[in-house]
Formats: sequence, structure tokens, C-alpha cells
Amino acid sequence: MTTDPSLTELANRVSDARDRPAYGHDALITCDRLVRIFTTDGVEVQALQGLDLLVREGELMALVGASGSGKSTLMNILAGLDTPTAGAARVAGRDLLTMTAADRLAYRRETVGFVWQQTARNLLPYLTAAQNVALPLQLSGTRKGRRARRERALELLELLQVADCRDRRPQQMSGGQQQRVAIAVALANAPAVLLADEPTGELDSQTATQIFEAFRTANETLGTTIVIVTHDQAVAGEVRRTVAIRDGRTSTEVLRRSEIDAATGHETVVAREYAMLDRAGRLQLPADYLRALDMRDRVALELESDHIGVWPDGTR
Ligand SMILES: Nc1ncnc2c1ncn2[C@@H]1O[C@H](COP(=O)(O)OP(=O)(O)OP(=O)(O)O)[C@@H](O)[C@H]1O
Repeated sequence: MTTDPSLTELANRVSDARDRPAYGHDALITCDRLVRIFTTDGVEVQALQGLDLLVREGELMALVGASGSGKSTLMNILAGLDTPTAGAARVAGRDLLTMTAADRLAYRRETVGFVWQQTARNLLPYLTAAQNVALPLQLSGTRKGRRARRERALELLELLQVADCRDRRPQQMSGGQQQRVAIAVALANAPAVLLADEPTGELDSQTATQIFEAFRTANETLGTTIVIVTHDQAVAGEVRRTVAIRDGRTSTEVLRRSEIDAATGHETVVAREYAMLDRAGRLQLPADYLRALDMRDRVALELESDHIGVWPDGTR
């Protein structure tokens, strides 16, 4: 039998809740019940339906999901190009809902860098690779002097192994070279976060692997936090954490870690899939699990000492 809590216990619970760190207090990117509703011709589309996501500083992670699940909507919000309808979003201490137009411009120039799928969208066609990388430095005013800007541009092109393209215009480079130069442009102002929306979408698989290696180099050498939206299973399989978005919410997450066999010293990567549990206790079960057990509308739950059992309606 349970007894009602005393007033002192209730007061203690309130004070515990107050002292508990806020959701995402130690994350670089925090999306808290993010909602984005588009209205066209009187019809509402809920592109994001209360999406929660935390990304730690220094992570290299992938976002996956079916077409229309809300990935680009999320990326546009994180890039400061669109504003959410409701919820909260913070990146590197900036509140994306309350930024002024001037803050937003500074945010796009200094805090985030982005690489888009269409190689042509990332670079100015009439500038060389080195000039493309130097341009954001000039616009933000972080490097004074043409020589200092060119030096920084060449350093980044070198890091991404496209130094030989420095004096070429985009149409004189391959798609893969253009994307590597695009990554250098995005990194020019040393952003805290690099966002990439299908950066390998227009490339063959071998070139896509090289582009992914360029992201890894940026992450490991410069410590940049990187979020990549991808359909490419090979890319999604290379990162430690892949978050799946379904119907405008984060639904499942795959974490990969290396395990070393004590006997042979052989290293293998072990992947494990998790369902996301939101702060209201809501859980999205994978669609194939629901189909396999013909679960719909409602399920029976049972609390065990170390797990919760979930059964199709009518079987318990
Ligand atoms: N500007 C807009 N106006 C109206 N509806 C929009 C707009 N942008 C996106 N949507 C709708 O919001 C939903 C999510 O779209 P979004 O582009 O974010 O999906 P996605 O996961 O990036 O898809 P894809 O993989 O095909 O790029 C879709 O139903 C889409 O039609």
C-alpha cells in the first residue's frame, strides 16, 4: 500500500527538480519539442512534430529518414535559415527562436557552416577554389588582409587534399573536388557546427567515401561538431551515432562502438539500435516490430524488475 507523501517530501521533490540540470544543458545542439508547421493554400503540413535531439560537442553523427520525414526542415532551422513554429532550439548557446535579424546573420557566418547536396549551390562559379574559401573570411572580417585570408584558405584546401585545385574554378573540378572545396568554405570561419544535407547525393560511391573521409578529417583535426543528413547507408554506417527521423520526430538511434577481442586483439564494431524515449515517456516502436506482432491501437504493458514487457492487445 502506498502512503501519501508528506509536505516535506513534496518540498524536497520540487527542490530536486529545480536543482536538476535543464534538458540539454551540456549539449552543443539542443532541440526540445521542436515543431514546424507549413501552411500552403490553407493546408497545414506538420513537418516537425515535437522533435527532441541532443548533439554533444565534437560529435560526428548522421540523420536518416524517409523522404518527407522532416530532415531538411530540421537542417534549415539549425542553419538559421528558417524558424520553428514552437519548441526550443539552441546551438552553441544561441537561442534560434529569439535571435534578431543581425544575430541570425552573424550566426550563419560564424557559428554554423553548411554543405548542400547540389555541388553547384556551394561555390560561386566565377571564383577559384582559394577565392571561394577566402570569401567568408572577408565577409566576417575575421582575417584582415588578403594574404592572411589566402593563407587560411590554402591551409584548409591542403587539409582536405584539394590544394592542387586552389586556382581552379568550380567547372574545372570534379564533383568530389567541388564538395571538398565546399567543406573548406564551410569551415573557413571555424564554425562550432558543420551541417551537411545529403553531401554525397550527387556522387558515385567511391567519391562519396572520400567526401566522408574529408568530414572525418575536419571532425578529428579541427574538433568541429558535424551533423550529416544522408540516404547513403555506407555513410550512415561509418559514424558512431545515427539518429532516424520518422514523421517529424526522432524515432530510433543506432550507436556503434569498437570492441577488442581479448584473445585475438581483433577489433570489431558493434552496433545497437535504441528507441527514443521522450521526456513525456513516449516511445516510438519500430514499424517492422509492430508489423511482425500485428500491434496497433493499444498494447499491454507489464513492469518487470529490469524491463518493461509490451504485448499485442488481447494476448495478456
Ligand atoms: N516550404 C514548405 N512548404 C510546405 N511544405 C513543406 C515545405 N518544406 C517542407 N514541407 C513539407 O514538410 C515535410 C517534411 O519535408 P522535408 O523536406 O523536411 O523532408 P525530408 O526528410 O528532408 O525529405 P527528403 O529526404 O525528400 O529531402 C514534407 O511533407 C514536405 O512536403
